[in-house]
Amino acid sequence: MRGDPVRLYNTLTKEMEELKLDKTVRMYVCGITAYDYSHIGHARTFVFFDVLRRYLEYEGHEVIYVQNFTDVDDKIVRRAVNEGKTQKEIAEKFISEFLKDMSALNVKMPDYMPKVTDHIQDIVQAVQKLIELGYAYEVENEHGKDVYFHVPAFESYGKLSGMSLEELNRHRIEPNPKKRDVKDFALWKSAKEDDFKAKAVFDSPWGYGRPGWHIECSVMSAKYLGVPFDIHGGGKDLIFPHHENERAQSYALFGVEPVRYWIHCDFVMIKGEKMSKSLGNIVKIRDVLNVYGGEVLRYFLLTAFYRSPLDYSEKSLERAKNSYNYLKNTLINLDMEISALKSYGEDRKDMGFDPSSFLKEFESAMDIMNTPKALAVFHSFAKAINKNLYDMSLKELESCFETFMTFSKVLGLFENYERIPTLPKELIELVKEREVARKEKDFERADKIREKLREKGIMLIDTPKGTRWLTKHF
Ligand SMILES: Nc1ncnc2c1ncn2[C@@H]1O[C@H](COP(=O)(O)OP(=O)(O)OP(=O)(O)O)[C@@H](O)[C@H]1O
Ligand SMILES: [Zn+2]
Repeated sequence: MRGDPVRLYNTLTKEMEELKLDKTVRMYVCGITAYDYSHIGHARTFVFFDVLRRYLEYEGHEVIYVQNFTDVDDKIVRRAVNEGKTQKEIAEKFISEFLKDMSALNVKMPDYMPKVTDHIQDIVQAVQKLIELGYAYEVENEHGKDVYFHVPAFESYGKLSGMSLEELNRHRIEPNPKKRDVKDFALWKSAKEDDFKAKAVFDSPWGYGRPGWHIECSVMSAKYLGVPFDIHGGGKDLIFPHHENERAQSYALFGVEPVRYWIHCDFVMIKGEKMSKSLGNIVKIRDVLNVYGGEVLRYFLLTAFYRSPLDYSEKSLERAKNSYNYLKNTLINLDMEISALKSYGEDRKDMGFDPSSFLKEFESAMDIMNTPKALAVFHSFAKAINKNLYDMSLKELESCFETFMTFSKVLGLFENYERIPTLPKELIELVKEREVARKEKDFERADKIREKLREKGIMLIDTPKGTRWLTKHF
């Protein structure tokens, strides 16, 4: 593996830890509940883990990345019933919208994106096993049977969230007098009228019903990654109860600490509050994409350290846009200079510019996933490129380009960048002819040549150092 190991804060041990990883890294990140368009809070979490994945790959690891879809749950059922649709119709629509958003944000597709409804049998078996092992029990009600996980049966419950027994007892999420302990949570819920209406019911040894939220992640992470696996991620709102419960279930099922590193990302905030559907203060990814495009939004999401909140405002997005554009213009200037030198068959002497010190600084920022620091290094690098653009040799310019693209690839920026082509001899002759025409103030001839090249998709740019060009897609 290349370079120093990544060091991240592990929510389980409450310490910064050096990640001890084999070549293959197994990573699971909790995905969306598919009942609405996703907002930029969701985007932050998924962009962050995408960058972590990319950096681990850059370091030479192979990452197996699993991200689930919660495609059956209370909120999905409620929306389906309100709209006279099925749970499947609602979930499928918002899954497909989510995938469009992720693609616009350059988020690489996870290797597996399992849905709950495709794993009902696996879930039923896990719930049965938890009952057999004495960690879970059935409760009869007027609809059939529910199954609960009995929290006091799992000794180290509370370790992940660091909550005391007293705090945990106050958090009674599902009040039910038939529960043996207030902390017990549902593994299987018997079907109610709305579930039938939304076709969100599945047959099981406990009658028709559907899984509770937490069990899906225990089951699907184990199925695709095995237990234990390396990294489990999500937004920090998932630490309790979701991840606490998931850890309890998985530990109970497999008898080992199921996850080595629990990594959590802080929130996107808006006017001092968490951006969240329930608070009604969301900004949809879609709406920002329409105005700024995916890469500017992605850039914005990387401007804060992942363990700090990120404040959303129009102003901060504008700032991100300007910084992003500075990098983009640098990339274009650099590439223009390379293609010009190559096309003219010119070169310059090495001036002694070496991007490796920037690369080192970038890596040391990324070793703790300090993306704002990495962006700052990227900017200093861009500034140095602009300063030395007309003095660097072709070899130096090309090595800058390579380093620029390395940073971009890790951060997931400039993904669709197309190189500026070198021009064939006959076009270079035309460019030179135009330069002569301009010198002789034959502007008509100069404009004709410009037009001729424009028809070929080549836009000429006059710089103090001579003519350069861009291709049409800019
Ligand atoms: N404001 C936010 N900032 C960062 N991450 C967030 C934010 N809101 C949600 N997430 C994360 O996005 C992922 C998907 O969340 P999920 O679909 O469960 O959200 P939700 O509960 O439906 O939405 P909301 O939190 O808006 O009510 C989770 O990992 C969650 O922690
Ligand atoms: Zn989960």
